[in-house]
Amino acid sequence: MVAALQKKISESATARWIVLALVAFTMLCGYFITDVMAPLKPMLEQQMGWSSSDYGFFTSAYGWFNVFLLMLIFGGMILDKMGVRFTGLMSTVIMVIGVGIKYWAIASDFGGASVTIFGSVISSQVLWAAIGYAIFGVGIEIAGITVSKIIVKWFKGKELALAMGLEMACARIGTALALSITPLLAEEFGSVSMPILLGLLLLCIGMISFVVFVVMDTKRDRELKDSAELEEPFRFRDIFEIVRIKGFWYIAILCVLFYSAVFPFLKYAPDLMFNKFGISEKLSGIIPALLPFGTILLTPFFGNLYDRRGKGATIMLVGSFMIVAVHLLFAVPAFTNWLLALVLIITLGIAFSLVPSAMWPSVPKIIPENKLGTAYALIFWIQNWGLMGVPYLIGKVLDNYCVVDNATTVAEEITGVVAPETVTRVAYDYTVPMLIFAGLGVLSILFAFLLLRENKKMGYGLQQPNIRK
Ligand SMILES: NCCCC[C@H](NC(=O)[C@@H](N)CCCCN)C(=O)O
Repeated sequence: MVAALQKKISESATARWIVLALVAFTMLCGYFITDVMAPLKPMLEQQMGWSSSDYGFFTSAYGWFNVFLLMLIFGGMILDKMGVRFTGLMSTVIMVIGVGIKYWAIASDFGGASVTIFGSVISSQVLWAAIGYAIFGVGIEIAGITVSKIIVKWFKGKELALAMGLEMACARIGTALALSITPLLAEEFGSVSMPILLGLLLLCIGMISFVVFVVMDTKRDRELKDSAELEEPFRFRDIFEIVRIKGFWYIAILCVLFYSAVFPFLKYAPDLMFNKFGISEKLSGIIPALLPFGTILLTPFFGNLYDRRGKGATIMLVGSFMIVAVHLLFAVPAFTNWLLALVLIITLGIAFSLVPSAMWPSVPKIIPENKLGTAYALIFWIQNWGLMGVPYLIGKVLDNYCVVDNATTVAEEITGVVAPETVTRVAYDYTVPMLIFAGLGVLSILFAFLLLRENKKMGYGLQQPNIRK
């Protein structure tokens, strides 16, 4: 291994897989923090006096600065101007600062202090935790586009989709770990803030991992100094050139539609399991949690398939069809067997491996490399609107159109047994929300078709393998 590294880092396969491991580990740490609070909702309510609205306010903070302050767009421009090393280090520092503020807010006693924002009273603790999370959101999203560009830089013409699939698989391990071990840690240490501190430590290790990458990447660039492989510098007018490309819009819109039918769905999936399939509240997260676990193996698998066989646009189309079928079956009121829910979540996991494994490695086939950072940033920015807006819309629809008169009625109808918690909470009919998710899927099919057609017209090579022989 050392001999391979000493030879020529730009030509060494070992070196590029080490680079992938280093940056994928940084992303694993970031995704762990992203989801670390999700399983702590009941503890935040019981121990810190948070309400569901407080939790919703905090969760939505992830996208605030990215969407409204255009931080993602600026991040993309910085990435193309300053390069992957500077931007990656900057984004990890931003993440550490954000998590530090969040940890401080959760671990501190604010003595019940509150502030009034736009007429709503918000506890100071919730506000500071949300500000920390919003700063972290800027860091992790900019890190996401940076890592995508790093993978393109090191793997172009080689195992690009497999590398991206493996990176996403590592990120999903972070999500899966957060969902599974966080409640255990919090209970073991008797503290809600403890898992966040662990995440902060993990992130510091992730930062060191990125520093090692910086050393390797500097060496590679020195080797390629006089070669044509070095990137052209970014110019501001590149942004206008990107938004003039039809293929860019098709893939960006497909991205926001498809991801809005998955991530926001997952936020409501445990509640769906409870209300429609009669699974108790305590166990309602188990079936949805299978989704990130499933994608850990399948995303690199489909990535590898795309690298060797091509058919990227077809893969995205198939994934979009599958998501429509899953959401439509979830919407049928008569289908209430938990085994069907299990099969549908597994199918959704396959769809959620298919589309990302082909989507992200397809972007460099449409956009030139020196504009990639900005292009990924624009796609993430458009996607963040959906990730913020769709959960809000579904919440409103549930409250206004889907409340079932009596909580016990639904549970009794489905299971014949009334679980103790059904008596104390509102029950929902999920038919309309599931039709909304299916509608997003139908629009995804449309844009996947448009992308396929545009690919034929423009010859992007989305149906060609990524590995050049
Ligand atoms: N190299 C691929 C990068 C994209 C991975 C993609 N991430 C996103 O789309 C993020 N903007 C949002 C992540 C939200 C996490 N809860 C992914 O599939 O994770």
